[in-house]
Order: sequence, then C-alpha cells, then structure tokens
Amino acid sequence: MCGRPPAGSLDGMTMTTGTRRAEAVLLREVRRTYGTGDAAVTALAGVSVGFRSGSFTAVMGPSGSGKSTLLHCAAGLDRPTAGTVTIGGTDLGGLSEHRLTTLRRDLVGFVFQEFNLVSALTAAQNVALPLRLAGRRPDPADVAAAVASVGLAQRGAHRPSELSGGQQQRVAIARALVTRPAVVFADEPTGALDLRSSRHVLGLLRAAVHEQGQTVVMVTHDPLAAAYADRVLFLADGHLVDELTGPGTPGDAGFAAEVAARMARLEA
Ligand SMILES: Nc1ncnc2c1ncn2[C@@H]1O[C@H](COP(=O)(O)OP(=O)(O)OP(=O)(O)O)[C@@H](O)[C@H]1O
Repeated sequence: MCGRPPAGSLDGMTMTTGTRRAEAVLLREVRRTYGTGDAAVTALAGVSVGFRSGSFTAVMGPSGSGKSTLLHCAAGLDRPTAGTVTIGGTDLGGLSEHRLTTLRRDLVGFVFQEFNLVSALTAAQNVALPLRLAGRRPDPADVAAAVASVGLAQRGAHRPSELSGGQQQRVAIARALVTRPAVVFADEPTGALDLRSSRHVLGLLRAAVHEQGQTVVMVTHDPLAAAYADRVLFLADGHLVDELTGPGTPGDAGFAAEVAARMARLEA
C-alpha cells in the first residue's frame, strides 16, 4: 500500500525456479469431494492451474461449478481430497493447522462478498486488525495511509454501520492489503455493490496487482467485473474448461462481452 513490495514477496521461489514471474499459487490435480457413497458430490474433479505472481485472475462458471471450492482450496481454507496446493512454494498439504494458519496470516488476504467487518470496531481499527492478530503493534500512520489509499481518509473513525456498502468493501480491501500479502483471494467482492462502487473496488484490486505487484484471484458472476482481470478462467462441473486473456484495459467492454458469451455457452 505504501509502494513497498508485498511482505510475502516470493523472490526466494523466483530464484529457485529460475523464472521471472513465479507461480504465487499452484494447484496440481486438485480434487475435492464432499460426503461419501451415494451422497458424494465432486466439487473439483482434478484441477491444475497456476496463478503467477503479480497477476489478476477472475474465476467464473455456472452456479455449483466449483468456484468457491477452488478459491477455498487455493487459499488453504479447505483441504483438497487429493492433489496439491502450494503457496509461495510451500506445499499446504504437509502443514499442521497451526502452520497453515500462520502461512495464511503472512501470505494471504481475503475479501468476501459480505465484507465481514467487525461491527464494534471503527474502519481504522478493522484495517489494523490483521496486524494486531499477527502480534504487531500497528503504526497509526501506516493504518491511516491504508485507510486513505481506499479513499476513506475522512471515515477512519466511523463504524461499519455508518458506512455505505461500497465504503465497507473498501475498508475490507484495505484490511486485506495492510499486511501486504503476496496473494489476495476475493469471493464475489462486488456481489453486493452497485455499479459505481463495484468499479471503485475493482480498480483498487487492479492497483494492488499492477502498482503493488500483489496477486489477486477473484471469483465473480459478473462479466463486467471479470473484465478488470488479466485472465478469466471458466469452471464447469468441477473442471477447468476454458480460459481467456484480457486486452490489458480495465473493464474493456469488448472483453466483457466475450466473457459473457463464453458464460452463456456454459450455462446453455
Ligand atoms: N460443504 C459442502 N457439502 C456438500 N456439498 C458441497 C459443500 N460445499 C459445496 N458443495 C457442492 O459442491 C459443488 C460446488 O460448490 P461451490 O460452492 O464450489 O460452487 P460455486 O461455483 O461457487 O457455486 P455458486 O456460484 O452457486 O456460489 C456444488 O454442487 C455444491 O453443492
């Protein structure tokens, strides 16, 4: 947020792999099955995909296609039934719950559709929360800068109930970015917002990628939102079935139309 590289910088992995842009997150043959026997549901049927450091990826697909499951497995919030997930070169499968929690805290930020702010805390206190949870004493200037960076300099002392939905989501984004995580996972971040607020939020996520070098993976149902990403992945029945690369212009109308056409085909 302050022009510094992400705290979870993946340089070490870049050197060991010898590639300029390492995979911040890598899924290999990830399967996730819920339930057993006749009641078993295969949410992910063997997905292999990488998210390069400094990239913005949107994940789309019909309802029930496995988008949230993919996001949760990639973020270490859920454990795959089979396959491997690595974040910053670390295989999550081998980690204890405690180490997994620490890795998420150090390398990962989250943005949810429903904001998930703590209602009793002010905007600034919400933004400072991940630093406190990491045992750090937040520098008020850093917190103020994070709040200002999402356009809420005058609102730091307000509680969530005193903010609009769009403002609350901007607080959630500042909170997700304040520790400068290598990867931000966003699950329908604009699902509850109007068009203007959505654009603002998507612009902030894009800036995190293109100005701060962070990596964003965003699940969305909205082709206009997906058109802010550099790449759009399409899931169907737990499989990765299609992929589009954007023209590099945020919210490009032609790209959004192409994304909508691919979605319409999947939903037909
Ligand atoms: N905890 C669970 N127990 C049983 N089945 C589940 C569970 N979570 C998800 N599923 C099933 O796994 C499949 C994929 O679900 P998932 O939530 O990943 O899809 P999605 O693409 O995110 O859907 P939506 O767009 O509707 O949010 C669905 O068939 C869903 O019913």
